[in-house]
Amino acid sequence: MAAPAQALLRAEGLSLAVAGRLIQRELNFDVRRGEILVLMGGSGCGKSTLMRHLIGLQTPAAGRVLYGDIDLAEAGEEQLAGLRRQFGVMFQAGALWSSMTVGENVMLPLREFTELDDDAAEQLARFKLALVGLDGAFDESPAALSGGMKKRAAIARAMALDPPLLFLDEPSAGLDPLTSARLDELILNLRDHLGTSIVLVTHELDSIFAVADRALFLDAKDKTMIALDAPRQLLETGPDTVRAFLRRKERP
Ligand SMILES: Nc1ncnc2c1ncn2[C@@H]1O[C@H](COP(=O)(O)OP(=O)(O)OP(=O)(O)O)[C@@H](O)[C@H]1O
Repeated sequence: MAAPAQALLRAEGLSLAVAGRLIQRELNFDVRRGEILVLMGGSGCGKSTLMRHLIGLQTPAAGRVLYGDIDLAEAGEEQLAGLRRQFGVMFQAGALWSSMTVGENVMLPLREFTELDDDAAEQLARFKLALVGLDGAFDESPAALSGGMKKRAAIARAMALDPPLLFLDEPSAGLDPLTSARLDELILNLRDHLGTSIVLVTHELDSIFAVADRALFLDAKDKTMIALDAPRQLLETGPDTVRAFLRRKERP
């Protein structure tokens, strides 16, 4: 079945295996246009692995990932290249290339995927850096940036091609609460002002409640998703495991 019109992508009966070991099975969900979907669950439950499947870096053990009516695992090279322009990705390490300036890092996808000349690519990269609050950082070395600034620059790079869909794997990891809250604001801004749909892997309860329209809970014991709903709804009516996870500390 093709993904419904409002869905950007759909996971159908998706099973994930790593090194021959089944991590998750029978995942069924969609990512809707303009939503922020959080992937949550305990350490090692398979959040990053799921993200890698959603962007086609790993092939499902069973089931499929559909973008519209294109099955990621069956897409030809040309279709894949077209799809890859539709999403931006920030991996857990969020690594910028240290041998390049921040600006050159953001220009990388523009050089790889567009025909823009250097001047136009630079202008666009400066614009993206301004968008994440890093107006002055174009000529800096990544080493000169704070942890929060590095994450912002990595998001600017992921946004370089104006993707309608953005995947962010633990952008707040290692950041202090204030910096993490600023990153949440940025994520909400991208959605509210650019209409970007965002799939966000995070452990941070504050972030989950601040940004998620819906949160999908992967259970390590059951090896499948056990809840998908708005976080406040899950707090009220979710399964015990999910409520306990969300109640790790008092909510405002
Ligand atoms: N390259 C690998 N080789 C073997 N096992 C792996 C590999 N990568 C991940 N795993 C295992 O797969 C499972 C899922 O890992 P994954 O990183 O997706 O979980 P996660 O929910 O993102 O964890 P965390 O919250 O700690 O980042 C874990 O048990 C992990 O040990």
